[in-house]
Amino acid sequence: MLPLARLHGGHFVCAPHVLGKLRFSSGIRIVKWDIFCNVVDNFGDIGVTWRLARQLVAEHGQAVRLWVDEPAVFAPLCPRADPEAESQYQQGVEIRHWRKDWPAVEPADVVIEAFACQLPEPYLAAMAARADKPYWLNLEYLSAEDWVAGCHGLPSLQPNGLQKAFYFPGFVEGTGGLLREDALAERRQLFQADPEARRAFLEELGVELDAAALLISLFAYENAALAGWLDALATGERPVQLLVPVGRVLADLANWLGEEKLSAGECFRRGSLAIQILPFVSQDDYDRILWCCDFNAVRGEDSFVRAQWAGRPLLWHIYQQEEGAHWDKLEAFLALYCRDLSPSAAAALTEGWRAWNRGEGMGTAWNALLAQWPELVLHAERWCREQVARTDLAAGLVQFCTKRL
Ligand SMILES: Cc1cn([C@H]2C[C@H](O)[C@@H](COP(=O)(O)OP(=O)(O)O[C@H]3O[C@@H](C)[C@H](O)[C@@H](O)[C@H]3O)O2)c(=O)[nH]c1=O
Repeated sequence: MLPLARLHGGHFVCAPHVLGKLRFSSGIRIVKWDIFCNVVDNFGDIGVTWRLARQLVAEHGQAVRLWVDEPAVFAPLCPRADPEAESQYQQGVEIRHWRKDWPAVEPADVVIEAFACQLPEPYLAAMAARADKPYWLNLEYLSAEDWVAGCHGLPSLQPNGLQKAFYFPGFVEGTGGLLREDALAERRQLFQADPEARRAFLEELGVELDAAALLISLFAYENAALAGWLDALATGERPVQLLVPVGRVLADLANWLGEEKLSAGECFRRGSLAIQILPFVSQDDYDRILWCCDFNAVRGEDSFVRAQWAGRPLLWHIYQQEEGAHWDKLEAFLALYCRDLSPSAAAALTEGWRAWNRGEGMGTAWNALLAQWPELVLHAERWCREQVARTDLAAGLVQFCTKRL
């Protein structure tokens, strides 16, 4: 892909031949964005910022630099990336290694600190010194809690005289929406309506589909509830094919299988359950895995949203916070998601998610979920449609900033 913007003497310049090819949202001018990502752990921080950055470039014609302090964590999400590079273009986004030793760069028009990461002091000073002040935002974590809409967009005056606003993703009116690429729902539906595309994609991953089996993907943290769930799957009537990308849940899976270590490509069978370990794939291929499956166990933030865009029933392993703060988040989402479900389906789903996050009782909970299956399937598509009708996060963010610049 062509670089959409190059850094030239500290300034972004967009090559005219490239600009001509871009489809701009009407009335939106090109601005320069710096997005800062401090990888706290796992893949969510860079997963969200990388997705946002490439969408700002591809769909809104913005010039984006993404500063990431651990490029090695970025590389698995974007297999073409060079984890050693100080600076590189990927899909039109300039990826910069954010080192402690900060280079003198001109701040962009819009500066996003993701998840309240601390911007470098010299960069803050340069922001304050700019004649037209940059627009500064903190992109917050996703939550369905009620207070989010009240806090979304609130400005806060900073000690250096700059204004910072808080941008909250969310599921309801008054929040900043969810990351969703243009025509994602249509692309997903076309893929799901094409059994040959599904078969061919899975075959590329080395997966041979069992047409009679329920296909499930599993992306989770360490989870004591896994063994109970696997027991239920292995002894269930319906065959199940479980795809597990390499990651933190593998140790629990190995334990249950009685294996020392697991690696991508390995396959196992226990009763009705066939298990296959998958490699960690690019974000776009991971989407396709979710689209292929009948049920997706996901975690954190970004995969949780992507499973909703798959339009299939899901199971969320929430990122655990100190003092159990994540339980409020989990319950808030469940209340919203279950609003239009029958009481019995809502109870089964709620108990399944609670059991998974509590670390016990997943076998019984799974059988209760299966009893509500047809309704849960219909609901997942309906929920997805409802969310697709809302402005996506990148578009909302561009509108939010252009009003102020
Ligand atoms: C399994 C898989 C995932 N992915 C991507 C999808 C997502 O962008 C990313 C995973 O990110 P998440 O789903 O958010 O889960 P996560 O657990 O990796 O990330 C986070 O959760 C946040 C809530 C925390 O605050 C973060 O600090 C972080 O822990 O990895 C691939 O690209 N390929 C794969 O094969």
